[in-house]
Amino acid sequence: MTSTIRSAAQADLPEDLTGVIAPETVTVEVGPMAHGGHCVARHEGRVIFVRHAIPGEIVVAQLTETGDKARYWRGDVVEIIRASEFRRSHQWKLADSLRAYHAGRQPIGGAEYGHIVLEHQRRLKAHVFRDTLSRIGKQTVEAGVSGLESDEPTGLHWRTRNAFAVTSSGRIAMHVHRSMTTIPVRNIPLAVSALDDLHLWDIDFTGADRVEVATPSTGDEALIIVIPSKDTAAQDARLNECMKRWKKQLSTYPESVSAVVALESEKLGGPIELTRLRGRTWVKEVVASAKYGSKTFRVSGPGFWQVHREAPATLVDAVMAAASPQPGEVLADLYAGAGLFSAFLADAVGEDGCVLSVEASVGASRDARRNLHSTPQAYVLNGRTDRVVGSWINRSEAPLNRGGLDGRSVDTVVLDPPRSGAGKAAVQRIHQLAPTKIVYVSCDPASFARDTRWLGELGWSLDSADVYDLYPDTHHMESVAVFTRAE
Ligand SMILES: C[S@@+](CC[C@H](N)C(=O)[O-])C[C@H]1O[C@@H](n2cnc3c(N)ncnc32)[C@H](O)[C@@H]1O
Repeated sequence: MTSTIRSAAQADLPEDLTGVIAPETVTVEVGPMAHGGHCVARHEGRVIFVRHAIPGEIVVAQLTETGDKARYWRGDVVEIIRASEFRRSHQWKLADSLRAYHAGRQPIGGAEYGHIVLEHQRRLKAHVFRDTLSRIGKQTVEAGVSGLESDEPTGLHWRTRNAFAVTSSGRIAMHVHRSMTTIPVRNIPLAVSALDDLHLWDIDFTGADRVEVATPSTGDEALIIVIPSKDTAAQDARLNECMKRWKKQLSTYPESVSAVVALESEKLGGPIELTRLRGRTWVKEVVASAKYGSKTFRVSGPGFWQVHREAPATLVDAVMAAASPQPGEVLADLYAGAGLFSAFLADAVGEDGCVLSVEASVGASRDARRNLHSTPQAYVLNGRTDRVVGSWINRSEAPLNRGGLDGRSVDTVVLDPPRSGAGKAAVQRIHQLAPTKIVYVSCDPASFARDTRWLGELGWSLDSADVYDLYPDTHHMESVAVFTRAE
């Protein structure tokens, strides 16, 4: 493994780079891809996490985080000495480390695989998934990664949900990786084209902390969600003045574009107050599964929805195949959001069965009640998973609307927690519920591996895990795994 250290000047970087970023570079041969989107390299016995590289390459990396006491250093590739055969020109100029550093700035985060051909991105994701699961989860699985045909070959134009920081001059921006530095953006190649059509970079969002945009896969509407900064939110007069300005600027959009101001509650699941600037406070999403039919969902404000335009149907198909729900069964859909999986599961269990749809967010639970209105066998329970499941265990004979199970037992648990995973308390509760099968949907291999280890310690074995590339050009991935109780 090669490894030398030199200054920015030696690396032929522009003069003005000195002082903007740490002046030192290292030349290293990079090793395997790790969870988080960086390759692991070593320099004089120290581990350096190098972003924008491909395993096997020799690169010059600009050090971005160093320190004698730091466990790891971090760096971005600024020059390629020996390129991988899987390298291509980066799909997004602002996220391209090579072009960014040569222009005297750092790349924005969020498309750290954009320089790798799609097929190899998937090989790397399969490696990361298997490696993380074996190191943290103590499990060996044969997981490959399947991608969507419509993403070939670029991996662009799939995001229906996008979030932006706001610069001090009010322009939409994205953050540099692990930094508060913001870089204004003008077009977003990962997003569906409806986002660029809005030309949001022309709007002055001064007074806002974040702007989120939902551009549903149907392509015929959009919802702009403006989140005021804490300062703005704390002063009524300032908030009113900002809302007036935002409303005026947004008034030129076609009627199909809605906009709201969202005031966040401090606590998880606390209500988010939505004030309408124009149009509706929600969008319509249509999920069409070739096998399980088509359903329409309402998703309010910043409520969770799978971000890839084809993710909802892909995951519904995967969850239905994994859970294999039968008429009359009782299923728990934990971390259920607006009821995506619950709706399809409810059709399958029929009126003699029951789906318990558990979600912590008040707004998402409200949407789920509307979305599941036509399937009375689906019950929406608003609360934290560990508490709701704990109540089922302690008061199993109580009626469903009083926190019990009406004397029934749960056949299958489906869970789809946020990136942080389910955690020990929820895993223990799910185990105590004693279902015959657990279907675990995850967007983070590390928290999934940790929960897998705990499930393993409680006697559950991992039967299968399928990985889906629903976030091309980024390091993220989605997995659907099935656990059954070991004999
Ligand atoms: C990854 S999303 C999955 C939503 C849904 N399955 C879907 O595919 O649309 C995770 C959901 O869990 C909710 N959530 C977060 N922490 C929770 C908790 N402790 N208990 C229940 N729900 C929680 C979030 O509000 C979010 O809606």
